Amino acid sequence: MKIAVVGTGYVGLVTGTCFAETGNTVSCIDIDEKKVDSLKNGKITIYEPGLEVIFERNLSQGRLSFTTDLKEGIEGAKIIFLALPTPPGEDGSADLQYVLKVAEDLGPLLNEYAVIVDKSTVPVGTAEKVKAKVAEGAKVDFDVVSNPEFLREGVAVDDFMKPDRVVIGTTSEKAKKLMETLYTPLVRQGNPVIFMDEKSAELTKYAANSFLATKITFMNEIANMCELLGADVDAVRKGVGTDSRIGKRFLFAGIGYGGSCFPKDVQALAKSAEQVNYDFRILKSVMDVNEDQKTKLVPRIKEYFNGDLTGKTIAIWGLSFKPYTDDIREAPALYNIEQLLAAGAEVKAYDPEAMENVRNQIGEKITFCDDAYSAVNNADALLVATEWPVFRTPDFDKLSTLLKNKVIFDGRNLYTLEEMKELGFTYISIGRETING
Ligand SMILES: NC(=O)C1=CN([C@@H]2O[C@H](COP(=O)(O)OP(=O)(O)OC[C@H]3O[C@@H](n4cnc5c(N)ncnc54)[C@H](O)[C@@H]3O)[C@@H](O)[C@H]2O)C=CC1
Ligand SMILES: O=C(O)[C@H]1O[C@H](OP(=O)(O)OP(=O)(O)OC[C@H]2O[C@@H](n3ccc(=O)[nH]c3=O)[C@H](O)[C@@H]2O)[C@H](O)[C@@H](O)[C@@H]1O
Repeated sequence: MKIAVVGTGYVGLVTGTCFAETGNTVSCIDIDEKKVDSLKNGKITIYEPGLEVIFERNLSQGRLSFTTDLKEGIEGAKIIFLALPTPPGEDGSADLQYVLKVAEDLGPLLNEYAVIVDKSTVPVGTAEKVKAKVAEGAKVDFDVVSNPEFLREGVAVDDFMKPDRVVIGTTSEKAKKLMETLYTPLVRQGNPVIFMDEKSAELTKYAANSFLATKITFMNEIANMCELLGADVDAVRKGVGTDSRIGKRFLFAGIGYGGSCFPKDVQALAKSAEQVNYDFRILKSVMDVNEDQKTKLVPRIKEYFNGDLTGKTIAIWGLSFKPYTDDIREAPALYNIEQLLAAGAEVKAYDPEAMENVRNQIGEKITFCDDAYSAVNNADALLVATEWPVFRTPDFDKLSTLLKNKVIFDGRNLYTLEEMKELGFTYISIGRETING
């Protein structure tokens, strides 16, 4: 089947590439000429494990193409995905300008029936708005479907190709059939395609992200209690996570959730609630707690240095909001950097993939190092902000020699308390006993 994907950012590129991999002819459209040029020339624009190989295969075999021309891109497409940004507007609600602009442009360009799919995360009622916009210029029949995306960065290909479920919001039988055909190769494992109405599908996406953010935040609060009560959050996590009603995943305490989605989606759902005069109290607490959690180690660092960080050098391991991505949107590391610099410290950082993005955002305010050990060389302390595998089993002898003080502030609980005690480090982590080396 011929499909089109409008917006070739993270979700658009994964969607287009994966649907090409399942035998469809996919045309991806983006207004960013530089991006389109790069993709046309076989140069992938995001770091996502496993994506490059299928991107190259489908590009070279002619199933995947890129253009800046919407008319050319949607020509003959039975399904048109909108994978456009929905960033927070000034008041925190999702900004629909990109989605509605493309909807408006699409109307007059349709010359046969097509299904237009909201793949972006959009508030309840957006399918209706998109339908109205397309209808302004359309001369042919069309349907608008909500099909939210649940992929995680870093494991996006697997999440897309073997989804736990596919949610499709539509009341049109014709659209349902086409969507079912498209997704059949991806749900062979018996995972369900769940059909529902458009509004419920739209809300499902916000409910899923907000629930996961709440789950993490709940554990972060338990971690804070553990510190006050002398309990160990890792033990508590195992204890509660083995209850199948709770589940083991997304229970890891740390320095808060970040990324391009949880922060913005929790905020957007809270805003949607406000708009219908509903006081969604849990979400307000989740946002509040996460705000504090992101930088909760900075006061501990200050305390260690008797309240004065002037002239101290802090090494940071990990800049991306989580491992296996170069995405730094709302990354806790950046908030820590900001506070450390404000307190007069210098920062030396290393990240396997995200340094270029950080450099583009904050310039040379910090020192970027070639590897993990150069970052700690002559630093006064180490702060671990992202759990990249390369940080999991460092050479602790080397660390002891390179660091001026044997002290680690660990925002991701990478090391065991036993090894830290044995090695004589001062070790401050999340929701666990402080080890005084
Ligand atoms: N990044 C992620 O992991 C996930 C994101 N989502 C949702 O998917 C949507 C897209 O997110 P990302 O892919 O991360 O965004 P992104 O910002 O990486 O990509 C959006 C792309 O749309 C393009 N664009 C903007 N206006 C356009 C227009 N008029 N015509 C054609 N292209 C245009 C931009 O140039 C950009 O390449 C958002 O609603 C997001 O919440 C959902 C699940 C996962
Ligand atoms: O809508 C989206 O964009 C996506 O948002 C998240 O995916 P993603 O942002 O890629 O990353 P996650 O793996 O969910 O991690 C988000 C944040 O939570 C943190 N986290 C995650 C899990 C955990 O146990 N503890 C924890 O602090 C991570 O470090 C990270 O900062 C969701 O998991 C996806 O299902 C969804 O499609």
